[in-house]
Amino acid sequence: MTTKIAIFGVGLIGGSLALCFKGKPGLHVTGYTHLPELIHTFQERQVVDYATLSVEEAALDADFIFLCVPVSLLNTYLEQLSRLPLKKGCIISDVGSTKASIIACAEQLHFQTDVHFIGGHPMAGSERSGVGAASALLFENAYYVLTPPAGVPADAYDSLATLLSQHTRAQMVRVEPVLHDEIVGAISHLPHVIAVALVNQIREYNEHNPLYRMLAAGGFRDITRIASSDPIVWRDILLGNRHVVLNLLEDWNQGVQQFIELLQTQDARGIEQQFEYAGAFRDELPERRKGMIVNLYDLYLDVPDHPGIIGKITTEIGNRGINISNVQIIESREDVPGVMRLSFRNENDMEQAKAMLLDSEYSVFARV
Ligand SMILES: NC(=O)c1ccc[n+]([C@@H]2O[C@H](COP(=O)([O-])OP(=O)(O)OC[C@H]3O[C@@H](n4cnc5c(N)ncnc54)[C@H](O)[C@@H]3O)[C@@H](O)[C@H]2O)c1
Ligand SMILES: O=C(O)C(=O)C[C@]1(C(=O)O)C=C[C@@H](O)C=C1
Repeated sequence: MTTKIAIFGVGLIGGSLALCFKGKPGLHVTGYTHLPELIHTFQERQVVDYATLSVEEAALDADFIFLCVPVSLLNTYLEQLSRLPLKKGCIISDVGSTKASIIACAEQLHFQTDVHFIGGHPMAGSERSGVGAASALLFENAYYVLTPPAGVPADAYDSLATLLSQHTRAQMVRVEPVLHDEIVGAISHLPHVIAVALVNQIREYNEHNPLYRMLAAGGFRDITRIASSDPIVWRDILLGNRHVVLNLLEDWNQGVQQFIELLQTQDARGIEQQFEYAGAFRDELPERRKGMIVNLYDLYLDVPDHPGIIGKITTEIGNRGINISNVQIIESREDVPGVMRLSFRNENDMEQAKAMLLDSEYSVFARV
């Protein structure tokens, strides 16, 4: 029997979900888009099995429907779906970065008997957007929040959680919607506001002197990557969670004020302490690819800046039958050697790769 999955909004997150499901035995993925020009792109990228401009065609036959559109559109699509004669047992979910509003909406709606909505939010993403940025690996080892409204039966929750954990390889975690918005406001929405405000501050200085942009190095890049995120997606998230974000910005102002006072009073020990507290907390953060599910074993190596070097190293390791689970370049500056992180699923693979690389005179160190 085929499980039919419909994805509404095949962009970064919808496209990544589609790629997690597509091609798996017993699964069929339909993509809905409101833009005729995207049908061709989906086919070209082979991201879905079938693409349609019709809500009904995508939804009526689906066992699972994922709403992956900007958050201001979620309620409208959910209302539209609640009026359709969906298949018995159909589970609707979403991927929106805010949860309180969509859950409140779902609790007001009357779905057909045995059709359920369960909120969802994968805690993984990117500053890039659109189907071109989608990846089947995006959610691997990330947390995936599920927020079921009151009254959702356990078997509906379980079947969504099983489908998602099996195919995305993310770890499901159940969180109350209001608490979700408070926490995600702090660890995701506030940082996006700060990154954008910081970049805009420097952008204005740069208008008077282009040396600002020229000299901006690793520190500025590290803290501002997310300032390049999609304006429409983030407009919606911030407006949707504005009460939470406004409170957080007040706390942020207090933190800024504290630094102003430390500098005004030349409180050297106070400044040191701020870095000590922050460093201790940050160093305890779980590394994204070293989540709770599988332990990853990482090798770090300095890579010289010449074309094809990444392909050369990974091919050499692959030719020895050693599996690499992730590759990341930790960029420092554009014109100097970077650091390459190679992740392995077990110690044996890591040790074999390390021995091989040391033989090839690369500078390598390991972290487990
Ligand atoms: N970007 C992230 O890092 C991230 C992470 C987790 C969750 N999310 C959430 O995922 C959702 C999608 O974000 P994204 O980053 O994939 O954005 P995206 O811009 O890459 O994708 C959005 C998709 O929605 C479609 N869309 C826009 N208007 C539409 C309409 N009127 N009808 C139908 N489709 C429409 C677009 O064509 C696009 O395919 C948002 O709700 C966002 O809050 C984003
Ligand atoms: O890594 C990024 O670029 C992200 O912005 C991902 C991120 C986050 O802030 O952590 C962004 C929005 C989400 O809803 C979940 C994850």
